[in-house]
Amino acid sequence: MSEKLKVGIGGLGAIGLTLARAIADGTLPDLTLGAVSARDAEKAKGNLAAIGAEAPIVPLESLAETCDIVVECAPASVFETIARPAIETGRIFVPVSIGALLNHMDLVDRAKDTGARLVLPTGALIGLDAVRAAAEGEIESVTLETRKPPLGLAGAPYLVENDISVERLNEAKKVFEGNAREAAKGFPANVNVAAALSLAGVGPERTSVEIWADPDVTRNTHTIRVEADSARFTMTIENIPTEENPKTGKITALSVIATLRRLTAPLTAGT
Ligand SMILES: NC(=O)C1=CN([C@@H]2O[C@H](COP(=O)(O)OP(=O)(O)OC[C@H]3O[C@@H](n4cnc5c(N)ncnc54)[C@H](OP(=O)(O)O)[C@@H]3O)[C@@H](O)[C@H]2O)C=CC1
Ligand SMILES: O=C([O-])CC(=O)C(=O)O
Repeated sequence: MSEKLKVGIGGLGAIGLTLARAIADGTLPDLTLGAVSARDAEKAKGNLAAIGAEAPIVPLESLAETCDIVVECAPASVFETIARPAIETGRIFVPVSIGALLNHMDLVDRAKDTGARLVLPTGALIGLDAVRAAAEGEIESVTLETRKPPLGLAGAPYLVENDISVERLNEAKKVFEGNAREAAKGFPANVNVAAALSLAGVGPERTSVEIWADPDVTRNTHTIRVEADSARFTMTIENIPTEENPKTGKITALSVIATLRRLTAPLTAGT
């Protein structure tokens, strides 16, 4: 049997801790936990013990030293600290703060030289297999409509800068319309899905995004609409929030687990 690949997890919150549990309990039998990072090392120690996992707790920038796969599950503000060493060391890098990746696309060029690979999970979104397939032909338009409970959007830089209130809404309010690059900048903790969609399809400038603060939804709801020369499709996902971080849908960690499984699986389904 070949040796298990070591996974380093940067950020042990809603996504990272679920992934650590899946590795520790044998859900991903070809992988082992190599190292983890968190802001609060004592809390991380307790969390690892609670899920029966053992791994050194190291600074974010050290994950790539010992791990074959580095998974970024931390706030966008520390994205580069995790990403750059992983790319420079030629690792497989799996980011979830994909909005932040849009500001560091030079990493993709570096990966060509170092042999690193950036593998982006579908995360909280849907249908990136179909978008990738359509992008092999001609795509005319890609649109993402995101609806979130108003409190999930409160404090986003775009709302603060433009003095847009999402308090006490009685009906849905469109708070943003623009492209994926502008959306990722204005809503760094909210629309990683827009960035992922753009990288699977026609890029951040050509991907249109609408964000709605909607008091009638309890789930983060994303609809993608694609017009291409091969197909027209519309898909919607309604995400159940995690208990740990209501901004993050439960399916996100499962998407990361599925992404890691396919790295070593003898059979994979989907594009
Ligand atoms: N691609 C997608 O579809 C989605 C992406 N996301 C993105 O994924 C990322 C993680 O989300 P989520 O798991 O919900 O976040 P959480 O807030 O639940 O967890 C973040 C983790 O990062 C750790 N952390 C924070 N700062 C540092 C630091 N300076 N050094 C080391 N660790 C640090 C925290 O440590 P501590 O516990 O000690 O505070 C915590 O463990 C976010 O950027 C989010 O926007 C979320 C949903 C969907
Ligand atoms: O896009 C994001 O960053 C998070 C999100 O909307 C979700 O989990 O549904």
